[in-house]
Amino acid sequence: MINNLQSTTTLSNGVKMPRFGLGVFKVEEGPELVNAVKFAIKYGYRSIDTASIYGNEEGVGQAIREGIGEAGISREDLFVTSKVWNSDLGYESTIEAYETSLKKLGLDYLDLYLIHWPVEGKYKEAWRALETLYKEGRVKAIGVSNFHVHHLEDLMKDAEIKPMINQVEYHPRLTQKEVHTFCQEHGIQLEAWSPLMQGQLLDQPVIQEIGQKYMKSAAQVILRWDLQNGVITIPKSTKEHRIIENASIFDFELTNDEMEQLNNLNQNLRVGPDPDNFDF
Ligand SMILES: NC(=O)C1=CN([C@@H]2O[C@H](COP(=O)(O)OP(=O)(O)OC[C@H]3O[C@@H](n4cnc5c(N)ncnc54)[C@H](OP(=O)(O)O)[C@@H]3O)[C@@H](O)[C@H]2O)C=CC1
Repeated sequence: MINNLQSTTTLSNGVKMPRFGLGVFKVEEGPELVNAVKFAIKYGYRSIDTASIYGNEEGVGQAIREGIGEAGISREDLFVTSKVWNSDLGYESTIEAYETSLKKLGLDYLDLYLIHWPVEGKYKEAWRALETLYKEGRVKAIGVSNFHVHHLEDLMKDAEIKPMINQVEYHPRLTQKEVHTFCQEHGIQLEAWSPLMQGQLLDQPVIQEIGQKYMKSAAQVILRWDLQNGVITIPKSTKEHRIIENASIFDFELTNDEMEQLNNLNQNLRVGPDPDNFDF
């Protein structure tokens, strides 16, 4: 049942991951970051998505420590994700990157560690490192990000363990049908980044009209659509009122017809780079 903010989905290895969380891309270290993560925890979010390249793991860690203290919950109640950056892909270097992320976050394990981008010639060694970390029990789940079907197929040819997650750009303008279907067939959970298309979809008339019926904002309609499509979603906001708004999506249900209308907005349009064509 997707009936509350703490609803989880069970990954292929049995780990439960919240279907909804907070993203913190482009939020620099400082009070705005710490407050955003703390608001989120206070209002019931249980999943936080960061990455070493965001340069904010220390603040996220501080906010987690303070936030769980104030909310009276424990570390185990939270699901924390980070990602290994491109320049650290390699066996030893990925293990070192994991240790550095842990140190910065002040945590002794992550719930999920992802390969951030499928850098050709490098992601397989990095995957071996993630497998080691997983087998040693140092991380609860491992996965990838920005992997097309051909990247997944290539990785899985040599992998001992299948990725549990693929985190990709996903919103009504980019419904990722091919990779979504592939992931469903292989038990890989899809997770949406930039679910709100970084704010660019909020004036879209079809989305707004659906929202009016339920007295919901365009952002809430999109995030509900993610959940009903079985996709984990991690919208970013640093504003307290939007952190609350984005999570207030568990009291309405889109009809099949509305889901279809939203699916039909797809234009294969990206706000981020295509994983087949990036140079960082
Ligand atoms: N794996 C990867 O390669 C990537 C992963 N990600 C992850 O996905 C997360 C989400 O993606 P992100 O790119 O941040 O973009 P989102 O699609 O989540 O959009 C965030 C933007 O929308 C605004 N916003 C949020 N909620 C509302 C609302 N209810 N009404 C109006 N505006 C709103 C925010 O502004 P404000 O803060 O002012 O509210 C911000 O400008 C990231 O933070 C990151 O964790 C993102 C990119 C790449």
